[in-house]
Amino acid sequence: MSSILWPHSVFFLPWKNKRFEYRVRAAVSNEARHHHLRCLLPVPLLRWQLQQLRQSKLRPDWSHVPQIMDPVYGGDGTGSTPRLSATSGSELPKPRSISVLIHDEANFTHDAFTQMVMQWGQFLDHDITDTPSASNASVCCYDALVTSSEVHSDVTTGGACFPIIIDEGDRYFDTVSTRCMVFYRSDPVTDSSGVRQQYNAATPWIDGSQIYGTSNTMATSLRSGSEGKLLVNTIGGEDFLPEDSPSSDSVCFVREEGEYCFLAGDHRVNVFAGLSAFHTIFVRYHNKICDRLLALNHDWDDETTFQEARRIVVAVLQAITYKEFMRHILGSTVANSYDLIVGDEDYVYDSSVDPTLSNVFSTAAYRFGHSMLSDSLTVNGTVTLTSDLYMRPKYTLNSMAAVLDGLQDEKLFRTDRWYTENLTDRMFETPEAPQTGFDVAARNIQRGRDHGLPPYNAWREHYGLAKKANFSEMDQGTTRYSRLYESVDDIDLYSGGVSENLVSGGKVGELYAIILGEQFRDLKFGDRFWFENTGDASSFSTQQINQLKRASLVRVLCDTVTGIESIRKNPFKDLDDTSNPLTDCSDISDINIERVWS
Ligand code: HEM
Repeated sequence: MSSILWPHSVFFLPWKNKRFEYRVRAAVSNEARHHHLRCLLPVPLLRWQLQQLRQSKLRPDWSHVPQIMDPVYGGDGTGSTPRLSATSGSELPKPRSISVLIHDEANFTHDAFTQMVMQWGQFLDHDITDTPSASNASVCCYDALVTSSEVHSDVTTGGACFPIIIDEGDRYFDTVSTRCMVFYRSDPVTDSSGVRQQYNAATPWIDGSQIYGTSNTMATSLRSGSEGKLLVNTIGGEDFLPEDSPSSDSVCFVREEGEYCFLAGDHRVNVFAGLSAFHTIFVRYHNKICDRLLALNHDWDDETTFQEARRIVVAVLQAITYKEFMRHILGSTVANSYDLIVGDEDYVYDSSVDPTLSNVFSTAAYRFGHSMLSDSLTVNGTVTLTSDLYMRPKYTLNSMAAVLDGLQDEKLFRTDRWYTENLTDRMFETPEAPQTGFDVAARNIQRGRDHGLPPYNAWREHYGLAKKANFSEMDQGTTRYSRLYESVDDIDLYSGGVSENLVSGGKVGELYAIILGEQFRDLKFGDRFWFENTGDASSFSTQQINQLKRASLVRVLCDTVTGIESIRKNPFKDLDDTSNPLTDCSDISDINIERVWS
């Protein structure tokens, strides 16, 4: 019989048992805080200690995610009240109204690119960002919020509830009971001036935390304890992610015999079939690397093999991100201007660089990826709506190769103001509870107000870009903004940012290109464990670095997906007989572990 897993510790069904909410693990946060204190270890550190430290994912500054511009909150400005008002003092338009009017459905594509770009983007996101929500004690949605325009008492008192109210006559959420979307503010920390800030529960570096977890406890629970390998569940001779404990905070919809929620280093592993598939291939990849290392080094114990395989996998993640993904999202010109492309130049680690993620990066700019998500994937010849691919492990368990094929065959949706309704009406909706899903565009706008992000024009000015003088200067025909906002200076950053025309060869506009470029530069040059860094106790040898630079997503797919014989050379790009032909896996270059790891 079909069932839905609703672990109470994770999902609230706070209002008529209908809506749920992402919850985040306080336990991880506490453990990470603890590790932060423990990082005051005597120096010098041994190589294994360095590895342990990296394993524990210490943040350089746990206190809060830096705000590049000071937050702009309502009320007394300390953040108890989110940003609610326009410059004139009147109420800002409702995020759902902005979503419906500006981020309506239209399917433009980046013809040369595939959904693999979107999927790598989300997989990477879960390595570097995880902003916890505040826990909630009160009911967030009740009818009077909709029928009498009451305001939830939490909204002005710093409480968790900041519900998204939906106008009467909405195109989809059309009953009183569906016109309030539960939204919890991010878990606050207060800075030294008494102002509300937010924090990142993941470590910012590209260090595979979505695969290995953000704490030693988590990492241990994911390990098999033998040969350095990660736990897998072997079904019909194939390895899949292990099952999560029902008491944990991950969630998925289980409807078929044999379907179960996955356990991975990141609790969001189940949200999308393509994402679960990526988690699975990287666990398989780690275990394959263990086999290859052990074949050369018979005396290595579990710990040594695990740490070395993990180092290689993290290096592969970094190499793919900076050799392949970065130029696709920023275009070669912008990517080169921030020194983001992994190439022949020498890498120099800069200890003065703070790699902590900025608030504006995770709360707005890097969410550009939502706009690239398509409305469907073809899985085993069947066009499957994106809304059916949320939270359904069965696609990975039964058809992982087909899901990955779907990601390669489906064109990338263009980053622009248009969103598929699979994202704005039906994200995480279940057949059992229609009209109770997420509108992720509205949530991104509401999240920006929760964090007090200054509006779009203020950011343009901050980065030296010309402010939009009036609504007619907004890109993509978005004079529509004038129907909602009183002034162009009030436009929310998230919305304005995704509505910009794209930089040459990239998937973001000029404002987001700067925010992403700066952040990815800091993630690279502020990482002491960056795979190209030399001269440190934990560094790879030059020969090893040269091998690691040969890593590619296509090689990982060849090594981990059962039955692949030929594959397009660059899975991020469309099939092209001349520039991106189908190629035999045996012709795809590999890291020569055998030559340089013995
Ligand atoms: C199937 C695909 C995806 C789903 C279902 C999804 C869903 C979500 C949801 C529900 C949130 C929380 C919104 C909130 O309440 O604030 C979120 C946050 C976020 N998403 Fe996505 N997303 C997807 C793909 C992507 C992609 C492709 C990217 C970037 C390339 C991305 C970047 C982000 C970022 C940066 C955040 C904020 C994370 C944090 O700070 O915790 N997402 N996403």
